[in-house]
Amino acid sequence: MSVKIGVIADDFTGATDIAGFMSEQGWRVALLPGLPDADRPWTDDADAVVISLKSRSLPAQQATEQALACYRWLKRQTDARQIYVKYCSTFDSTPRGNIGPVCDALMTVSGAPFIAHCPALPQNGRTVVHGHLFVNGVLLNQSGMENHPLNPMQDARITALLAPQTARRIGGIDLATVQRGEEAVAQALRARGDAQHIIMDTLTPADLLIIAAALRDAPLLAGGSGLGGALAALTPSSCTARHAFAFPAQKRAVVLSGSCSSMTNRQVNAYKVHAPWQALTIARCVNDDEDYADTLAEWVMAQDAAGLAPLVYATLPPQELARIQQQYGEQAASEAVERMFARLAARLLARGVNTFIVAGGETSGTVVEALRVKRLIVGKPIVPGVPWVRETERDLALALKSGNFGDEDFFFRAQEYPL
Ligand SMILES: Nc1ncnc2c1ncn2[C@@H]1O[C@H](COP(=O)(O)OP(=O)(O)OP(=O)(O)O)[C@@H](O)[C@H]1O
Ligand SMILES: O=C(O)[C@@H](O)C(=O)CO
Repeated sequence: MSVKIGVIADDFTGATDIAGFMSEQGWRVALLPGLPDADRPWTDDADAVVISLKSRSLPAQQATEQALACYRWLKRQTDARQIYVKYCSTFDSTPRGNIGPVCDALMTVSGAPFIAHCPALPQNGRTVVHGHLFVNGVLLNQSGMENHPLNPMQDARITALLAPQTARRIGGIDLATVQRGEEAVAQALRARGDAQHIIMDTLTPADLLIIAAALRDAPLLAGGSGLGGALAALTPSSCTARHAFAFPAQKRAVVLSGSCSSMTNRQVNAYKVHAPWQALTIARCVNDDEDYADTLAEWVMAQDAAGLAPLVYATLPPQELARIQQQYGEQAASEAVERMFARLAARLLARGVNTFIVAGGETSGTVVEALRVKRLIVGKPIVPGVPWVRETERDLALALKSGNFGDEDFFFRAQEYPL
């Protein structure tokens, strides 16, 4: 049975995000952290296979090589009908960006005549109108994303963000056309001329369903998780078995927050009022202090296992983050923080922590790699775009939260453990 969609996600929270939306539509989704071995055979039944990379901030050539390797694996091992490039609903990419090069390379290898881009996720306030990306009604570059530690977003026009990343022509389908329905979108796609990157305006979940219907046979797609969920809503699952999701019987949980988004700052502040917490000392991270991870792990394990999970965070508001970045350099600081989270996660796993609630895509990637997570299955969502996931081989549950997802009470909500 061939897989309907093979997803190549540029970060781990993005992967669980799209897997969650598809799974909510009844699809059986397999989530693979990292590029599978070239000859690893695919023997399972799934409607979608989602591969999570950690490629969002990589130079274009490296990101493209990884995406092509995923493409080849997906085509060879799963015969996926459609390939979906999952990037962020806020179109996060570095100034030299890799979204354009990745999509161009996949168009070349697949022979797809165009790639439709649908970053919108109206369920989480991300919409696209006249090619401008909004977050909760505010232009992207005024939404707080202009302060992102790795990829500050200085423009809200998707064409302007994509143009420096591709030599191919960029076109768009406006909202009025989308809202006229599937046939109008299909007609606009046929009339696209020589444009090969097509930006889809999208305001509501109903628009996503129209776009999905018009693109149901497109071999190559790109965007956020919204379109993935809409594609799943159009076609019932063809898998007979369901994944059985369960939490560890004896939960030992920790919250690790490495996102500096405005929402994560609010979530950390709200959680600190009631839960035990430790803020990372960045100097100790930058100095690569080996003992520090042990100290932090001991502190986590000393907290009451029956209470709210202890929080370790690097999350900072924009001005403080800017000061740290000036002091140590952007890349050095973020690498040092990620390295510390990786060490801490590995030590906590060794000491019996089995439930990890993590904020931030890069941070989640680091943690998942450090835990050497193999294959994941998808459970219920905590909030839209953040499902629980479980490693099939070990008693390990993970909630990987995208920077700006969830409300202020997210870390509390996560610990209600929906069944
Ligand atoms: N105090 C800090 N000083 C310097 N860098 C930091 C600090 N705190 C976090 N970082 C770095 O900022 C980056 C945050 O990226 P991450 O992807 O984890 O969060 P995010 O971008 O908000 O989430 P998402 O990608 O899911 O939207 C990480 O590389 C992290 O290590
Ligand atoms: O699309 C989103 O907003 C998220 O899945 C994400 O990619 C955050 O890193």
